Amino acid sequence: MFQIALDILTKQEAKELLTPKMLNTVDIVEIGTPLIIRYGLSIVEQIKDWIKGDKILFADTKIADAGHWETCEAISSGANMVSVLAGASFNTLEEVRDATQLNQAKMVVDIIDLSLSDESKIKFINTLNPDYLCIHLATDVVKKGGSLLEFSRQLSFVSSRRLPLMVAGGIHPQNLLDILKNIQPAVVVAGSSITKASDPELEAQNMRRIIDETILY
Ligand SMILES: O=C([C@H](O)CO)[C@H](O)[C@H](O)COP(=O)(O)O
Repeated sequence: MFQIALDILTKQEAKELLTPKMLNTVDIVEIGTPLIIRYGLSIVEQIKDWIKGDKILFADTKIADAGHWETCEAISSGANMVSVLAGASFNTLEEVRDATQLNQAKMVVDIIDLSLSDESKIKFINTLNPDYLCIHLATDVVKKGGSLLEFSRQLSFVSSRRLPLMVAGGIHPQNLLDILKNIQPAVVVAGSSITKASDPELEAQNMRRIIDETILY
């Protein structure tokens, strides 16, 4: 699947990006953490209202604590999918799992730059059986020239993975094929490569074509 991430934008810019063509090109609309920080969870409700379709809405909440409460808040704002940090406590991860299951929503565990060298943590995450494990290179690392592919090579669990993977962080048409071939993700996330492109619809369509032609998932 293909996901657009709406991050460091204004409400108006986010709205302008969500054209019918864009919505036909992507499977999931991510309301990024920066947008939630800027406008609160009410932005999820607004986007749900604008797009008026059955798109999956992913609130990138990056929950670190208060798992049940924060998950329920995001879901009641209209999100079908929420994220929790892999670095959160076992109890928090479990609360997010229970709250998403209870509400038929999806759970993403975001490892954001955590090596997960802690075997007991990765084993525990596997037992929770989240919908996706997100291999995520932080924006601040991407800015300094970091590579998602190199990062993923340091993660021993990628080859022995048991969970569907989501990939995020600096993905653009030029590195997409390598990422697809080497990681074989279930979900590809693209934020700034689309939102900052001179023609966002065309950029998204290019990436969609590469994904569809590769069909690894
Ligand atoms: O989740 C994200 C990041 O933590 C900022 O909130 C981004 O959506 C994700 O990293 C994708 O961003 P791009 O590198 O701009 O594609």
